[in-house]
Amino acid sequence: MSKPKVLISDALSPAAVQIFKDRGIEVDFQPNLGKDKDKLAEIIGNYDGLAIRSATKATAKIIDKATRLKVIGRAGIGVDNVEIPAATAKGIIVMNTPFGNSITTAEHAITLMLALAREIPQADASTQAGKWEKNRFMGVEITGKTLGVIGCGNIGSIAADRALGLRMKVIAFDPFLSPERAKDLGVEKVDLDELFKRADFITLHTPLTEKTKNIIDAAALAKMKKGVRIINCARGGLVDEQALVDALNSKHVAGAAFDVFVEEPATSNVLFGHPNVICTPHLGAATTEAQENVALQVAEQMSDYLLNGAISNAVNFPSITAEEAPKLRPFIELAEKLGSFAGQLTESGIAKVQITYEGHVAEMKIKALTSAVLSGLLRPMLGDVNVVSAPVVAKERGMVVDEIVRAAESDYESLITVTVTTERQERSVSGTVYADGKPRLVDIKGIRVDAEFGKSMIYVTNEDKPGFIGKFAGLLGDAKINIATFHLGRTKQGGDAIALVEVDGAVPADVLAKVKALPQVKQVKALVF
Ligand SMILES: NC(=O)C1=CN([C@@H]2O[C@H](COP(=O)(O)OP(=O)(O)OC[C@H]3O[C@@H](n4cnc5c(N)ncnc54)[C@H](O)[C@@H]3O)[C@@H](O)[C@H]2O)C=CC1
Ligand SMILES: O=C(O)C(=O)COP(=O)(O)O
Repeated sequence: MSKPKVLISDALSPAAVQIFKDRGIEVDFQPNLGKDKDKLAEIIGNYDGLAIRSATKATAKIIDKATRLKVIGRAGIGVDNVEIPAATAKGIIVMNTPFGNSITTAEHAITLMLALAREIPQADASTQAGKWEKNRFMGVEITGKTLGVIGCGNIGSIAADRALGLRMKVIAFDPFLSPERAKDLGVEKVDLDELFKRADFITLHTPLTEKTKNIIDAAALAKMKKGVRIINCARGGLVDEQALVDALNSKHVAGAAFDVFVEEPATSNVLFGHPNVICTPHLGAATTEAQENVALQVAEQMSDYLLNGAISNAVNFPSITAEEAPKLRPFIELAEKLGSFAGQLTESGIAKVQITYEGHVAEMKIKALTSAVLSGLLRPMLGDVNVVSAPVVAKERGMVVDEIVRAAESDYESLITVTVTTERQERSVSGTVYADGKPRLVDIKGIRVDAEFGKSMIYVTNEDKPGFIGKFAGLLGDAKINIATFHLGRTKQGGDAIALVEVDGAVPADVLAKVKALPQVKQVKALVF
């Protein structure tokens, strides 16, 4: 296997480069490339991994050109610069580093709050201009004031903690904040209108979503206390910038400090130049400590995935630890092959897939295994599907996917059963993994077998009558097709029977047609794994 190749297209700490190299991964460090989308589109096809911050926009167009890309790693938190559905549809894992820069960003919010309270940037500019305007600047005290935190997740809760240390009263609006957590943090959970009504300072710490877009608009501003100060270190678009300018002009809002903007890079903005506005160029995460943290973490995570299949902090796939990955791998292979077996036999639309996990396997990462079943199932029909994209593709096609988890009921320590319901029939196939780590088929439509998945196989369903096996083997021999393994099973004497034969090389269509024409044969299929 050739070395995986990673492109770093944003200004990550060089610590990331070293990690990739130490792990045996080839790395191209082009810290300004992210800004040049044409160049990025031109070369992205050469890489297995893409490491970014916020300047690179991993759009559907770029992703479309990323023919061998397996993972996008965001050295930071927000992944709004990545088109996740496009990445998922192409089977690309998107991962971030959800904690590495939280403290630093919370500290930036607190810094901006204090800078607003005392007009530090304005006073600095005036003093250094030789004006000594001692009487122009009159600040407000922080102690005893109320800070309203909108979004009390990782960063919001650190900001709240720091504000409490400054002897502020902290109130928070976050629909997902439990009363217990609020109590632990020492904040008062309130609804949004109450926060607007009571806060002297408001700091935003939510992602930008349909729900949070313009969460502070003209109507919200009107509900706020006169003299409120607003800090946004989360995402541009949470605040309606023009409405804020109007409120600043009318002095309803006393000041605003913004690190993020609707359009970035923000080289012009309606907020710029207002005397009561402080701006920084998306510096929330910009400390040596945070940048080192996120760079190291993203490089480790991406290397783990590219080299061992371990997945952490993926936003579009369940996590699989480095310890779990080797144990899970043979079951992923089994799941994919069972799916593929069912998929290759299915000729009409699939309405429902039921996957039953029994025994040890029921305690593993079911979501990952189900994704593997679906990818195996869909690939024969749709081609370019993998474990990341399969669940979305299945959903788009209206397939019902049921998972059943239960204790071992069979002779096997672990058993996976895939039951596919089409418009015409229901078909079940079960498999296990033995101690040798190889996946085995153990049951097909209720008929017991014990077969490995060969590269090239012939599957026959027939009536259990004398004469079939000899004729079948004879036909293969005449066609110079060498039989590697031969498995038979039947429901009962004279009932339904199956033959599953591994052969060397592909099976020509005319040979299949001759097998099909044998009197006892009901169905015949060439399968490839
Ligand atoms: N300026 C910068 O350089 C940086 C900005 N960020 C941004 O900060 C934001 C917050 O990051 P984290 O705290 O790590 O995220 P998080 O996911 O830990 O917290 C976000 C919180 O927002 C809450 N939330 C979601 N919808 C809400 C709504 N409609 N109203 C109120 N609350 C809502 C969630 O329940 C959650 O508790 C993200 O947008 C991230 O991209 C993060 C790092 C650096
Ligand atoms: O981590 C985040 O969400 C950030 O916004 C930080 O962005 P950056 O890596 O500094 O471009």
